[in-house]
Amino acid sequence: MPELNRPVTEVAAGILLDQDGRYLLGQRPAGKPYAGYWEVPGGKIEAGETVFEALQRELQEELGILIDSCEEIMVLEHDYPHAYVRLHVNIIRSWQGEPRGCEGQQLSWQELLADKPSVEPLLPAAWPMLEKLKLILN
Ligand SMILES: Nc1nc2c([nH]c(=O)n2[C@@H]2O[C@H](COP(=O)(O)OP(=O)(O)OP(=O)(O)O)[C@@H](O)[C@H]2O)c(=O)[nH]1
Repeated sequence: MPELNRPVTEVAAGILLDQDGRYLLGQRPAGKPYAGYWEVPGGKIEAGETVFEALQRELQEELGILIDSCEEIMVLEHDYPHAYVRLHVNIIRSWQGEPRGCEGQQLSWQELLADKPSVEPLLPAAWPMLEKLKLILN
């Protein structure tokens, strides 16, 4: 629970899963909090948007793809110095187009079966998402 009066930033995170058992991480661009850290693609949910709409918009902006659907796997909260965030974590299995770093960010496909990602550091709140992903897909 956030401390009294601390605003909650609602965020949608989309784990793209391909047919070879891989998921996608992106590196946060310069100028954002935690620049250089790796994360699951996504971003803040705007007023009036559903989680699906937010993911459609964010992944189009960040990766140049159009997602067809999403499945929520967990909601998790994390207290950062710059914000208290509530992350709506979704799996995305179907999309149009080939993901590319539209904001100049690096992308990296990761093996689901690997012990840990081959890139680092990861945003602190990305770790529980990956653990949950492994749990439900095993
Ligand atoms: N996309 C994403 N955000 C995450 C993850 N983990 C995590 O703690 N966050 C936090 O959720 C928030 C997402 O905000 P963002 O900065 O990516 O959103 P945005 O693209 O809408 O930002 P903008 O307002 O600067 O354009 C950040 O505070 C970020 O630290 C993650 O795995 N993916």
